Amino acid sequence: MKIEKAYCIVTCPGRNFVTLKIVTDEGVYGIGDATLNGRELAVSAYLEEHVIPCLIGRDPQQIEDIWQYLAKGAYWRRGPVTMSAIAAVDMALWDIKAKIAGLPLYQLLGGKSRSGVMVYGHANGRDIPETLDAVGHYLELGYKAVRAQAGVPGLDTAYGIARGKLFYEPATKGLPEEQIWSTEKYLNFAPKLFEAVRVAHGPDFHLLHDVHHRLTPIEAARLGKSLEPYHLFWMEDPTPAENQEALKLIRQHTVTPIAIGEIFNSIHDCRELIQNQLIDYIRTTVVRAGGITQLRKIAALAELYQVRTGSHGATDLSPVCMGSALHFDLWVPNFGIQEYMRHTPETDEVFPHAYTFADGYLYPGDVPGHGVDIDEKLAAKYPYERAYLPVARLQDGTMWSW
Ligand SMILES: O=C(O)[C@@H](O)[C@@H](O)[C@H](O)[C@H](O)CO
Ligand SMILES: [Mg+2]
Repeated sequence: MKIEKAYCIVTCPGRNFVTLKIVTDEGVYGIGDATLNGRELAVSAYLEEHVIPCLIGRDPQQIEDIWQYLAKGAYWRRGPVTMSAIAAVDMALWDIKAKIAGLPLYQLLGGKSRSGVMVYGHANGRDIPETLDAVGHYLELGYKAVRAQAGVPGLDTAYGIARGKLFYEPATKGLPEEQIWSTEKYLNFAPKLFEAVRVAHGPDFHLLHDVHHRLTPIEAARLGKSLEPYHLFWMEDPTPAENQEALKLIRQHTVTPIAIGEIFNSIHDCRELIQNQLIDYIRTTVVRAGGITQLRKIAALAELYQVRTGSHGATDLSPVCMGSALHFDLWVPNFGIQEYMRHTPETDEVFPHAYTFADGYLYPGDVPGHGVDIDEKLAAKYPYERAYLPVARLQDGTMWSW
């Protein structure tokens, strides 16, 4: 069997997605997600210009060798563009291998370790009452875990606040939106939010929160400590994770569990945090971290240190990534939780998929492969539209981490 052709499909059914399709000489094909939010065309160009020509004629079943070839062969290692491109190839090849075997992908990985994949939804509101309603809505839908984010009094915008009820989308068309941030206002407000959530909805569900890289180490320590009474499942990205030493300081002060890694793209980014037990959950996901092939090495490393997985699953990770992640989640022994931000109906139509939601769990389905396809004719009706994530500044104009 040989790879006969491969190409990228760029589509914007409400937001941009880049999908790689690999077709074999025997007619079996696989697809992979290559979406990098706000930098989409860099990955499609990397694939079209530099990767696809090297794939033609190769045996699609040699997944590990192709991974090593692309990761080591470029000489220029790592980075979000490179690793998203490699991930797309890897996802498509696992899809092909599972289709040839006639098995759902999780069976090739080692079979089921659980009956379903626990997911968390995003409850957002402009203020505390709206956020409480949103948490209640998710609990009514059967969710066992909910992430809560609310607008901070005195700030016009805050990370994680939805424009629609179930479909939070941070990227906007045109140039990047500029948002204003105040750590002082946020730190005073956050404990009030979580107290209100626990008073209104009780202790019997997992509660999560994303700090989105906004704090300094000592501020993060203060936040973690102040949230301890509300028993968070995790506090995510408390500080920018380039400075991994910072986590030691945070750990000295708080037992609020920590999740990091949605922007990591290699096992080397995760290694120190895992080996030093500075995090509790590793957030790497299939498209960002080089595909299933590298993600399972990251998970195996994490397993040694009782660090569990909590894969990123925002709307910029396409249904193709979500489908692949769910097979991984169903198998991986040290599974923690899976983020699940629902895609819009337009996106779901472009990407028909076998996964289903019921009572707080996602199920990848049992069709051969990862169970997600792309309707190319429909995709062609939604041409690419430039869009960016916002940027953040402090009130005096200083650039900050968004
Ligand atoms: O935890 C999350 O879901 C977020 O951090 C994401 O919404 C993130 O901002 C986007 O995926 C960026 O593309
Ligand atoms: Mg996040």
